[in-house]
Amino acid sequence: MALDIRTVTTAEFPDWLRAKHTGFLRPQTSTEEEAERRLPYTDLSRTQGAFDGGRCVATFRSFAQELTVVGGAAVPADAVSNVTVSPTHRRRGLLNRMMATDLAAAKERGEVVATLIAAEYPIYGRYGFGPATWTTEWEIDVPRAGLDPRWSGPSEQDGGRIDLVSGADVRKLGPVLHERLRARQHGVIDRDARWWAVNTGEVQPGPGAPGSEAWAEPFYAVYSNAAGEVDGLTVYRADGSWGDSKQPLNRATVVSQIAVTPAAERALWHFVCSIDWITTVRSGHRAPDDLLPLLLPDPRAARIVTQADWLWVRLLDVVRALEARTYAVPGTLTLDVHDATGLTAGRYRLEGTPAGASCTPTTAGADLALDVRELGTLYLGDESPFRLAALGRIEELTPGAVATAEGMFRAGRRAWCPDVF
Ligand SMILES: CC(=O)SCCNC(=O)CCNC(=O)[C@H](O)C(C)(C)COP(=O)(O)OP(=O)(O)OC[C@H]1O[C@@H](n2cnc3c(N)ncnc32)[C@H](O)[C@@H]1OP(=O)(O)O
Repeated sequence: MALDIRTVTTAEFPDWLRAKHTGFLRPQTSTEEEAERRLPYTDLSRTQGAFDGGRCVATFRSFAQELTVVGGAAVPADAVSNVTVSPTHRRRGLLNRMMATDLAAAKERGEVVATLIAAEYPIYGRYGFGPATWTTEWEIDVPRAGLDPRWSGPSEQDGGRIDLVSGADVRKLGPVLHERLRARQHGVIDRDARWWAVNTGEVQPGPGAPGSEAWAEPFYAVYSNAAGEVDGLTVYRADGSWGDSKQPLNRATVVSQIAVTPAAERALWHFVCSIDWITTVRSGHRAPDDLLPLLLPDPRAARIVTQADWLWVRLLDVVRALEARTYAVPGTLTLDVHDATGLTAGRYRLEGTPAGASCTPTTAGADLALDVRELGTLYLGDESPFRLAALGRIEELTPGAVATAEGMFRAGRRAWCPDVF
């Protein structure tokens, strides 16, 4: 019997949730209550299910997102999530079909890129997505780090201070701080009020959902600068490990940390690494060029425990995408973009400058040929055109064009997406 793929109705939503839990290897229970709780923030017109004899066997959902690009502008993105196919129906092309439907609809809506966080690396390149940001997690051996154990606040010279605050405080000050981060850090995605409610324990995600374990209130610490403005927020939890000889061996795990100035970044890391009893700090998922290791007198006390691709980007509108970002140095390039789906295939002339860019379709000869997947990888400045050319993934048609792309596309600080979705 042919498998029917369609957008899901309210009545089918509990079965869709059950199928999603199945695909993610969670207990395959879902309740009317869970469905009711999720419906207000689920756009059913963007929620696909595959049905076999009335039973949901595959899930796919997308939602509207904003992605900050190099230079600080945000582009409308089609955020893809909750992709599952039940083990009974895998490798029959269900993901192919759901992805094609979603990307075509996103392009029709005028979304500039599609984004996702890939469960496994090999899945999404075939659909034109490329890894565009990377993430690094460090573990700090605090006694070895060499920080002065006598103080944990910002220096007198800095003039700022650190205060512990409540979840309710974070729901007020967090969104303002995050908007400031969004305007300056490429790779950041928007957060809605629900994000802050869930991540401060005001709303429980419910059984079966990520983070559905019993809520444990974390510690929230904010850094305010000398003028009293909040420039940073760190959220951390600590465990209760003690050694046999009555020594504290506690580990602090940073759940999330955002800072909009280097002073805030410095002060918050120093604070977390100077809390009495804490001998190990897990940094959480940071940008690969986070200042953390170099803020320690002995950077070798920071051991990398995770280094992986994070946000994947798929361009849907090359002109608007390339015009939305800025370029490190002025340059002109004609790109021959290959796209098996036809969504973006074509030749584009890009004139980029540090202040902005123009991009127009052209029939002129190209300087570089590349797949849209590679353009997604280059888009946020977090990959080197030299490396992609060396790998044979960019073809240089005009001598020197790879060097021009290297100069234009790279950004000072690395891209960072602090969130998962
Ligand atoms: C953004 C997110 O939500 S990430 C979460 C992704 N979900 C998961 O990882 C949950 C567990 N896995 C699954 O549910 C499924 O295996 C899926 C969704 C990854 C793939 O669904 P399927 O319907 O089996 O994929 P489909 O049959 O359309 O395969 C399309 C192509 O991708 C390939 N492919 C699919 N999954 C994988 C994989 N995990 N690794 C490598 N290749 C894969 C298939 O081999 C096929 O290749 P081909 O066209 O060259 O033959």
